[in-house]
Amino acid sequence: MRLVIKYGGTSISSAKDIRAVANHLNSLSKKNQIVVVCSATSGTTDDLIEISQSIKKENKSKAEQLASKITNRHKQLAKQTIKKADLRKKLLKNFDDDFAELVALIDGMVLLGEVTPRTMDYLFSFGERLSIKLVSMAVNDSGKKSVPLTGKEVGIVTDSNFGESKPLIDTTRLRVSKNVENLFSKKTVPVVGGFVGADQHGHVTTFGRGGSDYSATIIGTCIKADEIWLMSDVDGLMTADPKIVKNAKLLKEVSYIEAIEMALFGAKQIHPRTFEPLLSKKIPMKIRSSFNLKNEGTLVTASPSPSVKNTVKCVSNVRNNGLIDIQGGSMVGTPGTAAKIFATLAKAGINVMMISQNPSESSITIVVKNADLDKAVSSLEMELLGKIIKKLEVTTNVAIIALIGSGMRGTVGVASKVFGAAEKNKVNVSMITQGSSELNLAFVVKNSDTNAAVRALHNAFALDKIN
Ligand SMILES: Nc1ncnc2c1ncn2[C@@H]1O[C@H](COP(=O)(O)OP(=O)(O)O)[C@@H](O)[C@H]1O
Ligand SMILES: N[C@@H](CC(=O)OP(=O)(O)O)C(=O)O
Repeated sequence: MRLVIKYGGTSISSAKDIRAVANHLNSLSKKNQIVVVCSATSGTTDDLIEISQSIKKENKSKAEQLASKITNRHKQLAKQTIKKADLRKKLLKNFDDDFAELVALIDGMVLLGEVTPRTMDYLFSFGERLSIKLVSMAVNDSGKKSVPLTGKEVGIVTDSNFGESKPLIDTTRLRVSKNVENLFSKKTVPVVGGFVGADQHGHVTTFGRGGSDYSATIIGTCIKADEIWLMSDVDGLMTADPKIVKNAKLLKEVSYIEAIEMALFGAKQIHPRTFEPLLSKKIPMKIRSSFNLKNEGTLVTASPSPSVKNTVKCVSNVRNNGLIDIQGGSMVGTPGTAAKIFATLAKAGINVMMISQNPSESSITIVVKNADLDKAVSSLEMELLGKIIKKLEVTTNVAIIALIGSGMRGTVGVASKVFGAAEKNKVNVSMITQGSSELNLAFVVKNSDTNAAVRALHNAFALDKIN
């Protein structure tokens, strides 16, 4: 079988786990052709993001402190993971070159005061640059030939939309398939850095947070994989985040469309574009735990078997958003108002996560990420306040709670059950929307009510008894 296996940061963050991953890959590669995709080790991308924030605040010593933290963590992991002395020495030498470059990059960014999306992508790519060397060397250490390749080296070519790039799929397919076939012919396992590619000028780009999942499906379609596995620290997609709901159950099968909704609404932090490449190619995906290989995990396919037909399959949540209530008398019955609001937000590069319009048309409410809130409010204020908008009311720190499941389509009483459960648990619901596909029903609560809301709905829809 031809497999793409992606390891999230949670699967490769201790020497014991990396060695287990390497041994598993070694034994799987005896009967299969495998491309491995790795994320950065847990916390590394967060640290790199903090470095960029420290540089923005001109706090060079904090940035350098964080770079040392990353350096020490990886050196420690290398020393504990790689048993053969010559391989360990080679890896540590290789790391030293990367660390020297990281420090030089920080210096350069500080000197120029340049924290642009392009320099940030280059900075963030260090996490995967380090993790692939570690994992690939561990595979070598286990006795199997392997090479580390960055997204750029394997041939992922993207547009130049730094921070949220998209692949140029035909060029990517040509380059990735050529590089991978060449390694397959040499019985060598490629360990590819996820999350990262390069534009046509060779500048490093990223797909946005969680982007390694997307890298795995892009590569999977390029090499015509039979299956793609996403490995993390949970058994698969569950009926809710198991960190919130202790009796959350594993979903054995979901459709691509349901998985997309789950990704959009925060379940398992999957990159929302992950399933796009699979929709036409219909490659099955398994979402599995690298710590529990006996469990087959969740199978994601175009059409799961009809026996799995619960009304609701998952309650997911996305915290840390802002709600903007856009009010204005002249909005009533004025065609084009919504278009002007959304054009203004689009021009500012804001991704709107939820929209609802009051039936009296006197207000439109939107939800955006907390990080986008300032930009969203200031652009609306500058362009439209006093014209079509009379007043903006902003609520920070809200969470979106979403019920997901294709069985909700045409089912009566879902919304009343949601409100009943929320009321019983004293959770105040401030906005509710349902996608026209009826695949999801989403509402907004205070951040602090997230866990209570998720548990109440999991209970109300008896998701612990899902089959
Ligand atoms: N519905 C869900 N099913 C499974 N895991 C979920 C769900 N919602 C949230 N999670 C969380 O997602 C985490 C794994 O995602 P992520 O941090 O992206 O892993 P990785 O870094 O391994 O890719 C789990 O530890 C789990 O707490
Ligand atoms: N390292 C990147 C890409 C990624 O996908 O990570 P993970 O698979 O660990 O969520 C990030 O943290 O966003």
